[in-house]
Amino acid sequence: MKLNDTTIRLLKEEAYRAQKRAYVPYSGFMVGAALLAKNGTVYLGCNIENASFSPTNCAERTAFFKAVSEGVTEFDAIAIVGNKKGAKGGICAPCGVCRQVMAEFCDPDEFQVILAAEEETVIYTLKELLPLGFTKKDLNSD
Ligand SMILES: O=c1ccn([C@H]2C[C@H](O)[C@@H](CO)O2)c(=O)[nH]1
Ligand SMILES: [Zn+2]
Repeated sequence: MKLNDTTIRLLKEEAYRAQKRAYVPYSGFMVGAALLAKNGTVYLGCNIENASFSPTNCAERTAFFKAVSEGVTEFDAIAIVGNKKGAKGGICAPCGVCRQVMAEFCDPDEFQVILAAEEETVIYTLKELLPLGFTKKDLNSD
């Protein structure tokens, strides 16, 4: 799915809005995500850290789990921004766990991952970020 410039700009702005809510007392690394569902709804996510570290949830998965828990499971794109508190920083690519969650719900050739920073925006398909992903198709093959 080819995104138009207005949609890309809107998703980037929404990701920055979500980033402000990041709960990051341990790393200080603030991530925001804006997930565009096929029905047009945008789900925001931020990273949420924990004193016990491992329960930490990334911004991308927060957005996905919000959507899925509301019954929405079809998506076109996600915009992601991330940087250390008060710093400028460059693009922030999703971690492996989040790529795997994307692969559960999104078409690898169609789903667009927008990596945005103040002075840079690059877009990848999910397949480019997770080639040869393991998905439900593998479980179903005989
Ligand atoms: O794509 C990413 C990469 C990292 N984080 C979070 C997890 C943790 O709170 C902090 C540092 O790893 O950034 C995300 O939310 N998304
Ligand atoms: Zn992640």
